[in-house]
Amino acid sequence: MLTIKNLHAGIEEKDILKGINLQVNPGEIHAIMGPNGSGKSTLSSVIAGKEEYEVTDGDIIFEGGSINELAPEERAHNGIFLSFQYPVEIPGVTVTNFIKTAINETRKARGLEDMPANEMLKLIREKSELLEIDRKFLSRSLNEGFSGGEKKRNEIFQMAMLEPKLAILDETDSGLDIDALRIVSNGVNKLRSKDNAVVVITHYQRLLEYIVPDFVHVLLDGKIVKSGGKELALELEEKGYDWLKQELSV
Ligand SMILES: Nc1ncnc2c1ncn2[C@@H]1O[C@H](COP(=O)(O)OP(=O)(O)OP(=O)(O)O)[C@@H](O)[C@H]1O
Repeated sequence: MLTIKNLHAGIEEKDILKGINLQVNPGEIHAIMGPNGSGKSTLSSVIAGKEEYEVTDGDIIFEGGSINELAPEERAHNGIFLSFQYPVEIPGVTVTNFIKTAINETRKARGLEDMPANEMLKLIREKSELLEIDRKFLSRSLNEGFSGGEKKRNEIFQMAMLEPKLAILDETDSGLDIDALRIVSNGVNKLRSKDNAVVVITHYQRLLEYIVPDFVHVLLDGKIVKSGGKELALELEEKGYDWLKQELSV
C-alpha cells in the first residue's frame, strides 16, 4: 500500500529526513516513536504532501504509483488521511456539514456525483453510533471552542466518514488524556480492517496498549534506526532512547 524509499526531505537549508525506508501493507498498524525533534511530524507531513517541506531524494509510493508530485488534496482524494489536517475553526459550519462537503469533494475528484442525502444520513448515523458520538456534537460549529477530547472525536469521526486506505495519526503533541486516549484507540480499533492501514505517531507507550501495533519503528535524527514488534515500545518506555544512540554509535 505504502512504500517509502530512501526519503530525504527538509525545509529551506535544513535536512530533517535523512533516508527513510518504510513498507506498510493493508491491514497493518505501524507505530512510529522517537525523541523530540527526530522528524516524526515531518514524516507525516511529507507523506500527506504539505508543501512547506521539500523532498530532495527518494520516493513515496502509494497504491502502486509515486505520489511525490501530488498536491495534498490529491493525496487525500486517493485515500490518505492525516489527523490535524483540518484544525481550523469554522464558525457557522457544523461538524456534519464540513464532512459532507469533504466527502462530496472526494467523490467529485473521483468522477462521482454527490452522495444522495439519504445515503449520507445513513452513513452519518452509522458512524456516529459506532463511535458513540452524540447528535448534539454533530451540529456544533467546527472546532469552535472544542476541548482536546472533542477535537480528537471530530478527527476520528472525519476518519470514519472518509474511510481512508491509509490513516496517519500524529498524536505527538495532542495532549491525550485518558478520555482522548480512549476515543482515538476505540475509533482506530473499530475502523480497522484488512484493507486499510494505520500509522500512529506517538510518544506514549500507553496508547499502544490500546492500539496494538504490528510494527514499531524508532526514528532518530531523521532515520528509522530500529524496527520491531510491539515489545519494542515497552523496551523504549523502560530504557528511553539513549541506549539506542549508544548502540548505534559503537
Ligand atoms: N516548519 C519547520 N520550520 C523549521 N524547522 C522545522 C519545521 N518543521 C520541522 N522542523 C525541524 O525539524 C526537526 C524535526 O521536527 P519534527 O516536528 O518533525 O520532530 P518530531 O519528531 O515530530 O518532534 P516532537 O516529538 O517534538 O513532536 C526539528 O528540529 C524541527 O525544529
